[in-house]
Order: sequence, then C-alpha cells, then structure tokens
Amino acid sequence: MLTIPPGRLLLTAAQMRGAETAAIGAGTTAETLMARAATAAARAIQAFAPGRPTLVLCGPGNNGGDGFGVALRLAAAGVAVRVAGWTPSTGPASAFAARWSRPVERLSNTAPAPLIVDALFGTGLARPLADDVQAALDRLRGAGATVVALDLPSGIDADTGAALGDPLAADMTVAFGFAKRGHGLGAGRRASGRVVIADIGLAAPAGCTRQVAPPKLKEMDDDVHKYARGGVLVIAGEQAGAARLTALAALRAGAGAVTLVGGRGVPADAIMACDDDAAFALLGSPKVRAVALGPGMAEGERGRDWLRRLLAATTPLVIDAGGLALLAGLGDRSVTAPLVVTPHAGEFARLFGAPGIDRVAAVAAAARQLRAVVVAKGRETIIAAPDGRVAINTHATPWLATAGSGDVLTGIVTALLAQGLAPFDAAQGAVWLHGDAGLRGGAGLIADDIPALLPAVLSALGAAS
Ligand SMILES: NC(=O)C1=CN([C@@H]2O[C@H](COP(=O)(O)OP(=O)(O)OC[C@H]3O[C@@H](n4cnc5c(N)ncnc54)[C@H](O)[C@@H]3O)[C@@H](O)[C@H]2O)[C@@H](O)CC1
Ligand SMILES: Nc1ncnc2c1ncn2[C@@H]1O[C@H](COP(=O)(O)OP(=O)(O)O)[C@@H](O)[C@H]1O
Ligand SMILES: [K+]
Repeated sequence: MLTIPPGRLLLTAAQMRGAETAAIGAGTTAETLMARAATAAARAIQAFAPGRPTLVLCGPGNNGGDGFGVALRLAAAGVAVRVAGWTPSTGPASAFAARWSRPVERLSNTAPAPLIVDALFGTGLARPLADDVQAALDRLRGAGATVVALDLPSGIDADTGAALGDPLAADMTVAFGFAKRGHGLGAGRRASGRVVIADIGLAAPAGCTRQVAPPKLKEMDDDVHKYARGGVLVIAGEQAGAARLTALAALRAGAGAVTLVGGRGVPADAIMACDDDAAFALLGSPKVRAVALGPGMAEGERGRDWLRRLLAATTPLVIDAGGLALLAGLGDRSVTAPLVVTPHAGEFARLFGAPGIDRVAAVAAAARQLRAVVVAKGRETIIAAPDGRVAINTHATPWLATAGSGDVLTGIVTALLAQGLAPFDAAQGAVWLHGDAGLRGGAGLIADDIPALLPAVLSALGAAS
C-alpha cells in the first residue's frame, strides 16, 4: 500500500509577493529579506564554485538588488568580483547598489568572467527581454562560463516556465524562499540547472502547487487475500496489446486480481478474461474496487454504454485513450464515480480546448469543470484535483514517449485506486512509479518493459519481500 508524502512547493510570482507582503506585515523589512537572500546565495555560490573570478549581472529591480548583495559578500570574502548593470536600480535594491563602491560596467560591453551570476530579472519579469539585454546574454553565452542564476534564469516566466527570451542556461539556480512553478516547467526546467532553495524566513500561502514526491510503501498485511488487495476490471476495445498492457500493469502495481473485458486474443496467464455481461454483473461487487475504461477502444455504442454506466456508478474509475474520445463526445458529463482521466496533449485539447501558455491553470480548470482528477501527460505531467490541488511530476524520461506507455500508466492508476488510495493520491503515486520505471529502463525502453520494471521500483520503495 502506498502513501503520498507532500513534495516540494512550487509557487507563482503572486504567491511569492503574498509571502513577502505577509513577512513585511509581520515586521521583517524588504531590506532584511534581500540581505538574507544575498547571504544565502553567496554561500551557495562559494560552495558550488569557490573563489572563481565572478561577473554579477544586475537588473533594475529586487533581483538586481540581490545581485549587488551577492557581489558585496563575495568581494568581502576576497573573490575578484565585477558588476555589470543595465539600468539604475529602483526600490529597496538601490540601497544595496549604493553600497557597491566599485564601478558598475555597462551590460552591453562588459567582458565575461569564469563565473557569471545572473541577477537581471526574477519573479518580476513582465515582458520579453529587451533587445539589448538579449544581445548581451548572447555575447556572454559564447564565453562558456559557469552560470548561477539568482531566483530564476533571467528570461523565464516564473509561473509557466515559458521563455520570454533566450536566457543563459544556469548550472545552478538559487531560489529564494521556495521553488517557483517555472523551475519545473517548459523552458524554465531546462534553463534552471540544479535548483537550490534558500530559506529566507518566508511562510508559503495555502494551496500552492507541489512537485510529486516519491510515494512511501506501507507493509502489506500478511493475511491479505487477493480481493482485499484490490480487484481491477479493465474494459478494453479490440486492440489486444493495449488491453494486455493495462491489465498487466495493474497486476504488477499491486492489484490482487485483474479481470479483462475485450482485448481479443489476450492470453489468459494471470489476467482473467470475461465478457461484457459477466463484467456488468461484477460491477459493485467486492471483486471490483476500481475500473479502467478505454485501452484499445474504438468509438461505438458498446463503449458509450459502458461510459454512461460507469460515470453514474460509485466504483472509482480511470478513463484513458478510446474512453476519452467517447467522453469528449458526451453531451452530459455529470459524474458520480470518483474519476481520474489521463489525457495526453491531443486528448486534453479535444476534451477541454487548447491549454494555452499556462498549462497548470488550464489543467486545474479542467479538473474543476469535470469534477475529476485530470492527469495531463507529457514531459511534465500535471495532475489536478477538482478542489484546486495541483501537483507536477518531472520524475520521468523521454524514453516513456513510446506506444503503449499511457496504457501502462492507466493500469497503475487503477491498481492504486483499487488499493484504496484517493484519486489525487493514486494519480500522483502512479505517475511517479511509471516515471521511475522509465528511468530504470532507460535507453531502448518499450511499453512492455514498464510493468516488468515495477517490482524493482516497488522493492526500492521498501516493499516487503
Ligand atoms: N518575494 C520576496 O520575498 C523576495 C524577493 N526577492 C527578489 O526580488 C525578485 C523580484 O523583484 P522585483 O519584483 O523587483 O522584480 P525583478 O527584479 O525580477 O524585475 C522587475 C524589474 O524589471 C523590470 N522588467 C520586468 N520585465 C522586464 C523586461 N522584460 N525588460 C526590462 N525590464 C523588465 C520591471 O519594470 C522592474 O523594474 C525576486 O525574483 C527575488 O530575486 C529577494 O530580494 C528576497 C525576497
Ligand atoms: N518527453 C517526455 N518525457 C517524459 N515522459 C513523457 C514524455 N512524453 C511522453 N511521456 C510520458 O509517456 C506516456 C505516454 O502516454 P500516451 O501518450 O498516452 O501513450 P500511448 O497512447 O502510446 O499509450 C505518458 O505517461 C507521458 O507522461
Ligand atoms: K535572475
């Protein structure tokens, strides 16, 4: 049995401003927060690349203020530091800039150094990088310096990870207070390098997005029986491969018994086969604790019947693949069953419309609208619950982008639901296990390998032998 511990928080720029305002309201000044940020960053830099001649690029806002603070601390520690600025500092940053008594070089013609500290823009980046800033970054990029970004690589949108320019790729990013969503998404994920969190005494507001954490395994009761471990029913179409992958994955992920309807030609092995009528009869019995609908399924009246029936039932349900196409065509999407849907990008757009630049917001809205847990699969898988909770999984590999990989994920989610996990926890646990199996398989991975890798994944989490 898995339990899902809370993972690392990922804040938006607005949530960071809220945390800052609350701290300032409680008596901490903006200058104190900036000093804490600079001290923590200077320490992290000294540990990462000790004593290296350094160029600090300082922007006009508080990110630049952090940069001046870092420059002052590195210089005090005896490091050869130069500062280049773009436009004069404003707000609390100007106090830190004023303490820097050495020259401030012009960003447009400053020479590189072995270590570059990027303190141009952080959470306040509001528009694409200006041409002269971009030109300076492009010139400095060519020098091959080690890059440390303060809070975010300059040019990355804090909320979406979108590139508002072409940032210097950081070897390390020192994030102040909390990681931001942009560190884990899109271009921001690539540009951030290793993300180190510097505690500056801020409290996070409620309801922040989290990164999916590795699940924890609780020991299995030694007198358990197969149906107590969770029976799964898989309602598949005619494609035997997809059906078999889902059913096998459910078994490997700990379902005690898996019954498969459809998937013509699937060999019996450990999978129990039955027909639609027998499966209807099983619904609601203790032999079926969760149902998967859709692997290998084409659109048609049989699938629509199943969909209507399952949505109006109370057994936890996972809908994927062909089941999602049927759901997209359904006029009334009211749901009573605890529901998890697992669309890839194309299926998501068909069901809910194109997500636009803010995928997290789009997936959260979809979950609210459908009153279901939505698992939006991809390089970063975004998992949203109807109550507003959102988690992001990056523990995966592009080798998982292989035919049938999604069918395997469906089986794992269904098995975890059958074991009694709540839909949001089952979805997170399954996505992490699937990602970990992919990482273990590595190069050459095909979907058939993923169920076979699950025993090693579960053992590493401490499954009882
Ligand atoms: N939130 C907090 O509690 C703390 C934040 N701190 C720092 O403050 C940063 C946020 O500071 P700010 O809100 O001042 O924002 P930034 O310093 O990230 O950038 C804002 C400044 O850049 C300008 N600007 C934005 N986009 C631009 C663009 N594309 N081209 C040119 N100019 C642009 C704005 O007009 C403003 O002057 C954080 O990333 C972090 O580094 C730290 O000092 C510690 C505490
Ligand atoms: N670039 C990527 N990096 C990591 N994981 C990926 C990437 N692309 C796809 N995946 C994962 O691979 C799986 C593919 O699922 P899906 O598209 O439904 O495949 P299929 O329909 O062939 O079964 C999902 O779990 C998805 O998150
Ligand atoms: K920065």
